[in-house]
Amino acid sequence: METICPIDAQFANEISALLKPPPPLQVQEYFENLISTRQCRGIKVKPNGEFGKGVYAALDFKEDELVLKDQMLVGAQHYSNKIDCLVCSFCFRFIGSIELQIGRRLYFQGLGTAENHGSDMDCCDPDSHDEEYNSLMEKLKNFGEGASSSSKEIFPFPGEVVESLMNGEVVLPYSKEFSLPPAVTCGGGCGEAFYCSKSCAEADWESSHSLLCTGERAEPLHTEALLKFIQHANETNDIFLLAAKVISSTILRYRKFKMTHFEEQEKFATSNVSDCSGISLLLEAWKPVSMGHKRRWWDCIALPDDVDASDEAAFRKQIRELAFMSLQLLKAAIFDKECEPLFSLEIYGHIIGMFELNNLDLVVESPVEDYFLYIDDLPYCEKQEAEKITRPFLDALGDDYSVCCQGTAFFPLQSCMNHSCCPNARAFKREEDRDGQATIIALNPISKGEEVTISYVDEDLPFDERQALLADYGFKCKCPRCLEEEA
Ligand SMILES: C[S@@+](CC[C@H](N)C(=O)[O-])C[C@H]1O[C@@H](n2cnc3c(N)ncnc32)[C@H](O)[C@@H]1O
Repeated sequence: METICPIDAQFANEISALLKPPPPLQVQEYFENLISTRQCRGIKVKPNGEFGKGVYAALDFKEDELVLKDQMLVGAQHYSNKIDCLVCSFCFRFIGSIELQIGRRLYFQGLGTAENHGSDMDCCDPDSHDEEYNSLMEKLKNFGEGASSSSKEIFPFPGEVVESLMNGEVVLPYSKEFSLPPAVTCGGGCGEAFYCSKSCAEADWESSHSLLCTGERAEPLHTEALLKFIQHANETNDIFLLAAKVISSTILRYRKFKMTHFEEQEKFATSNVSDCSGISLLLEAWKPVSMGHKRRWWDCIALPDDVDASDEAAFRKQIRELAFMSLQLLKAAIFDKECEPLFSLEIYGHIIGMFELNNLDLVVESPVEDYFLYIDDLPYCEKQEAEKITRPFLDALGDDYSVCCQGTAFFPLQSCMNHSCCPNARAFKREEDRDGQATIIALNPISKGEEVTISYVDEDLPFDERQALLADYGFKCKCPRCLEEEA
């Protein structure tokens, strides 16, 4: 028997109002406003004529020219990637220092646990600090000299070396060339979220983290429930964490609108300011999410290869049950009576489906990779000297030295771009794009009025393979190349 979500039935009208596609004029106005706040004056969002809306060039673009830099609505680093990279939880810039990034990585690799003398150090005594520092550097050099340059062996570093990297006592050669913003901890005290600045910490707190923080500023009951929700998401699908961010940010926007509304009412001593019913405020708060293309998760998710077609119904039911389980855990943690429709399975399923259909990767290149490439490019003598220190770290990191920040995000403008197997633009991070914003570059000249398209998959693949991959996005491609190849 199928699980029934009571909120679905109780708030059927409100839910259908939230899921109704917004009228074209509202869509146009919303995106015009958004474009005016972005580095992308040369584009327009308008109906594509065939499949919903699309992005169009409002002026000519040259090859390689920047078409769009898009700020995410919500995003999250993959759980498994958190041990690889320490990034700002709001803008996804790398933070701390090169030493901290390397030290953390080695620590998590378990190399730092073999021998932990860190507590023996007297960090307050400058002389003892100098001595410790010199002896650490000596040890590092010995490591370096002991290792053949072709060796890919993983070195078990003493805990003190890893700890000294993380606490800033060891400074690696030339790392100053790659300085990173110091890590700012979350004011809520969760120890989970870190930021590149106070302003990012505040923006995240205001946008969703104040409801999702597990620190001491959260209520004990709420913290326990939240930890259960997070654990379930980490064990099953971290897309649930993004859905939680969407719901939290909608609730917080709703509360803000309500406050502003009451302030206006008081100021003008009238009740005739604007429509203030709960649903109209909720619709306003939901507006950024209402613009995203979405379907129910369990309806649009592609059938995995290892599931037989005869088991499709059971598979989709299982996915629905999983979402329901996650929703109950989230509800126990952050429920808000005034925003109850947001806790319906119908809305939860559509939010997750929005990520599934728009599946936008969040990627930020690693400065650690740049750092080792820089060392490798040094003139011979400087390189030899630097590598005495850096080589053991590089060998210990192995191929992981270049792991970038990876996650999923929803970019409101990029997600309006339709797919083409012969695209005229592509997502491409330039040297200066070192945060979580999406960057779209023209692949070839794009004329004013032309639709800007990107490829969601590797367009060099043969027709059948492209279609199979695009099935994950829930559609059959109707781009000119596919129509021609299919004929
Ligand atoms: C990321 S959205 C793109 C924006 C979308 N058209 C809208 O109205 O918001 C992806 C969806 O657009 C449609 N779409 C995009 N490119 C397409 C293509 N080449 N052929 C058919 N449908 C496409 C599909 O419905 C797909 O699930």
